Amino acid sequence: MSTLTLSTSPEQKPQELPGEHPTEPAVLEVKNLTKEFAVSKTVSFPAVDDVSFSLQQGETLSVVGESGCGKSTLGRCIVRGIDATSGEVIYTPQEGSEVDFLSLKGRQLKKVRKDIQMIFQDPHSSLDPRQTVFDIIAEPLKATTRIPQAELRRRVREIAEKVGLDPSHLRRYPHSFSGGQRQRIGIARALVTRPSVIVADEAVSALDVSIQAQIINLLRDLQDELGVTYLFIAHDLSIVEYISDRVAVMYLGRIVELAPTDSLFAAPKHPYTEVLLSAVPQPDPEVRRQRIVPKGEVPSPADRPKGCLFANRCAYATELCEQKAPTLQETAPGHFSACHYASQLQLKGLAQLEITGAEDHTG
Ligand SMILES: Nc1ncnc2c1ncn2[C@@H]1O[C@H](COP(=O)(O)OP(=O)(O)OP(=O)(O)O)[C@@H](O)[C@H]1O
Repeated sequence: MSTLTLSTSPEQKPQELPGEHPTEPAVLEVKNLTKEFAVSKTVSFPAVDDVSFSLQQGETLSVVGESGCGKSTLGRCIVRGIDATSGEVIYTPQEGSEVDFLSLKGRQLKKVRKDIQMIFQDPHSSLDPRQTVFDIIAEPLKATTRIPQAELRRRVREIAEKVGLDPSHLRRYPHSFSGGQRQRIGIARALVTRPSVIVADEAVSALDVSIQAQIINLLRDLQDELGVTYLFIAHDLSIVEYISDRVAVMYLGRIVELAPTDSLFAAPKHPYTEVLLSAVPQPDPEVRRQRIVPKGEVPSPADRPKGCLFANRCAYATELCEQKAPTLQETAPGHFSACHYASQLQLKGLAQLEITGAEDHTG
């Protein structure tokens, strides 16, 4: 089945938690996170499968991958919107010592919860239509801290202004706002507790393209001003290239590649990333991108292959790939790939895929 036969398996390095500067303290370390969902009474599958990575203070790490690969489940587990099956989320506050957020209870949980917040995709369904904008934004602050009313009003007005909402908007209800304005409300709500980490789950996917740019720029400005760290879950790689310091690529619940953005877009080290890059829409009509269409089907979640999860679709797979699951290994500084042949393959980056009149390369 392979188009490339390589006789030796690459040298295996000891595994370390993928981070850009592993020697610096991370604000969040996700360790061996797994979330299983039941398919039937007796069978379950890992929607998130042993995922580990670290987030450095002030960076934007994007998580990409096709629908169903587990991006949202990962984000929801990290903020404790749902319970992970196993694993840890180690949070290091600016002052104080590190804690496993997933094992906290009671007052300690409340205290840390305000530091790790989420922005949701759909500003229609994520905002309670019966609450005023003021109450929507104030709610996380009221839930996590005891705060006098005057101070609460001041904090809500302050954050509303930062996200571009008018003070008069605070008395109104979400239905009277456009999609972009509603997302500003969602962002204010996530930021009102002054969190260190924001998980933004498809935060701009539901918006018009022109509004997307405004919201993305707002998120960047807020990051510059507040030093907040983003875990940005997205499927649009053009936006991801623009906003991210690093990118993690997920396939069937696992991270298959994690790298600095430039490195990932210029020189991917996993065949699945090459496939994703080839599908990025091409704005220039003069240039035709070489689209790579992987063969075969995505394996059923309940019947996962024992080797590399991408092997049945990969143009470069060998016997080894079918037999042995590759682990995430560092192949260049800060560039991790879970491919047995990451160091040998010369995969195409975005620029090399932009070739006029090139033939499809389908393996
Ligand atoms: N509550 C649930 N119960 C059972 N299976 C679920 C549940 N939530 C998600 N899944 C399954 O887990 C897998 C991962 O879903 P998830 O929504 O995390 O993927 P995603 O990458 O975020 O996709 P999308 O971009 O479409 O939201 C999918 O197979 C999905 O069907």
